[in-house]
Amino acid sequence: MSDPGPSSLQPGLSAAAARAGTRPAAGARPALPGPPSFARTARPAAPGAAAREGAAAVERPAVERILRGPSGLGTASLRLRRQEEPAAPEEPATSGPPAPGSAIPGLYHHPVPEPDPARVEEISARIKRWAVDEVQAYPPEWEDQFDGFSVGRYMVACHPDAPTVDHLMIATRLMVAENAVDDCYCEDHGGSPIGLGSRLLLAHTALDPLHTTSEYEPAWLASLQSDAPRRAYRSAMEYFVRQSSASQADRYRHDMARLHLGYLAEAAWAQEDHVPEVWEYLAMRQFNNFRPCPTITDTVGGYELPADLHALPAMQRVIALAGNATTIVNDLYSYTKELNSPGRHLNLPVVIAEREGVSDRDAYLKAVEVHNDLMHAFESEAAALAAACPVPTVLRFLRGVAVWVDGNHYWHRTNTYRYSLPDFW
Ligand SMILES: CC(C)=CCC/C(C)=C(\C)COP(=O)(O)OP(=O)(O)O
Ligand SMILES: [Mg+2]
Repeated sequence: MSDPGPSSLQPGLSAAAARAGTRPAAGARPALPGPPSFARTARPAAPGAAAREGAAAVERPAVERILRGPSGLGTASLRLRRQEEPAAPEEPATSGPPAPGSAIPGLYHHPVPEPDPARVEEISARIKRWAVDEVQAYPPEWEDQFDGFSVGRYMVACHPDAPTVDHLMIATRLMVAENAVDDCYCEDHGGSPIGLGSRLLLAHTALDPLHTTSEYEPAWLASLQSDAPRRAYRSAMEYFVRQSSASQADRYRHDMARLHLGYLAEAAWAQEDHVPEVWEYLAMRQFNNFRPCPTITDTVGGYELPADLHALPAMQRVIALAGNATTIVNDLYSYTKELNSPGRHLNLPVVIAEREGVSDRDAYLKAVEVHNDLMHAFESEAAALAAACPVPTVLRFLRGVAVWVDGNHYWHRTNTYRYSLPDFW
């Protein structure tokens, strides 16, 4: 069957591209009133600005340059690749477990430059002050685990285009808060599937506020200070909305609602000790997913992907594929950690082994292939979207998501405090 081409795959794309700036000012996006913000560097200030931005975007040399990304030593991971030029997967090691800090043999990925050590140091110090002094995110006995998580290195690797440390702190606080909820409500720091729905819903109101009567509001406000996950969500969100537009904040709330839905499906299966079919597991993991992290790449980068371009089906597919690849990376790197945790912890290799009746090794290797297929699909769909809709914010956003995917792999690979690989090679 012949390739129908990107535009026929993406209904509404050319109209949206036109709205984003390839038409004269009358059809361009109006400037929306936003919350007080600092350094939203690339947000169009006026309708005419969007039109000018779009006109520049259709110049082919600019499109080629953005798709190609920067050149020079250490910049390979910032490029948006096309499917016809994939990076070669690593050859499997001859035998024995890979050395600590190695990539999973055969895993399709792109190396990143070492994150800027000065930024890592500053973020690490600032995030600890926030966690300890502002939100009391963890008790003193968890300090080693907090340090071992290396969230500063994680976020600097994932957001190399953040204009300032303040922008990076937006992502770093949210990452700590998201993990506090996962650890304390769902997993091994006091979490349980029992009663999870109620805990998640009440915590979600720290992101998506309750609008109620004056009689009931004080009790709700007090609840937001009543445990570490809610204090962390509340504070991280306050910082985020100061820097994001209203639609970026709404995007984030929607992604977090998706995440909480995924946690609930995982918990329901855990309560019944049920192993879903592989496709069902993948559906749950599309929601219990890193998605809320790459989708703030524009806020952290100091610009905005307009809401109608974010909503395009083609963009939604690219985001979902990227989120799924990053999350299966977690399943693969955290496999031995989860095997050694109490009870049965579902991840893709475990579900494949159980449902398809294959050995643990074959299931793991099949999960690597699933990951690789997701990565290839992400990259080819992103390249098709970039070619069909060459608006600067779209191209920068797609590149930001791709760089987040690569930074996430880097962090999992190098986080030998948390993760180690099985002996399957
Ligand atoms: C940061 C964020 C939005 C996380 C949400 C989902 C999540 C916790 C993951 C995708 C990580 O998976 P998992 O719970 O298996 O984490 P570890 O393997 O324990 O690191
Ligand atoms: Mg895991």
